[in-house]
Amino acid sequence: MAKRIGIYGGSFDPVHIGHLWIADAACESLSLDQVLWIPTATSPLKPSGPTASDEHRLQMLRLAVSGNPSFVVDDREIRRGDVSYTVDTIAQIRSEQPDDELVLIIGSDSLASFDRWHEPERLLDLVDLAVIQRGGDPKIDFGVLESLATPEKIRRAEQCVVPMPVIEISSGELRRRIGAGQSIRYRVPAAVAAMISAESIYRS
Ligand SMILES: Nc1ncnc2c1ncn2[C@@H]1O[C@H](COP(=O)(O)OP(=O)(O)OP(=O)(O)O)[C@@H](O)[C@H]1O
Ligand SMILES: O=C(O)c1ccc[n+]([C@@H]2O[C@H](COP(=O)([O-])O)[C@@H](O)[C@H]2O)c1
Repeated sequence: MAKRIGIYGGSFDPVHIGHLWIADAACESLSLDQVLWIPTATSPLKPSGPTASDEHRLQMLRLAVSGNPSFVVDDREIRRGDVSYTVDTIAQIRSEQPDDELVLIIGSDSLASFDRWHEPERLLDLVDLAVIQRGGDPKIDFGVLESLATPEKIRRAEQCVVPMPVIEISSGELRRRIGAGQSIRYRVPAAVAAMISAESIYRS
């Protein structure tokens, strides 16, 4: 039977509870059967690349999602290496799972830069968008899609907004805290915090 699959990409450097909350909220509000978590090799708009190694980011992600059968880690971008263009990833998944519905989960900040993504028109032909609306942020502006997608596609995206509270947490802030010797307890799953400490990730 056809499944409804959410696709959630990011550097996850490291994965934090904001990411987990977003994926859980998307699962619930979009009635997803599964969320595929896809860590980037190098995110196209963050060319300096991640801080932790690919292997560490993958392991942290696997620890974070373990125990949730709806969350699946997909390491294809890391295996592919180089710059991780979402259109390449989605085209691959689409050809492997032609009958499934694919929904790409992105933050409203990512939507704002969507016209700078690689082949955005082709990407929007292959996938529906679900945008995270953070409480307190201005209403999402879908205007950036007007020259890239059909009115029907934009209408579908407008119907797939995932409302979220503001979660003042980012991977960058966590890296800074670790570097400064501060605690990251309660901001990442306990198993992830234990791994960061045991392997001295983000210390130098
Ligand atoms: N606290 C948050 N609230 C809403 N969206 C978030 C939050 N943290 C991350 N995201 C979204 O999750 C996706 C993946 O994020 P990413 O792994 O790049 O993490 P990040 O915490 O934003 O990283 P960094 O601080 O290193 O830039 C992006 O679309 C980003 O907008
Ligand atoms: O394909 C692109 O051109 C593109 C441009 C910017 C971001 N993305 C994807 O969006 C996700 C979040 O990106 P970022 O920059 O917030 O880590 C991640 O999966 C990136 O590969 C993709």
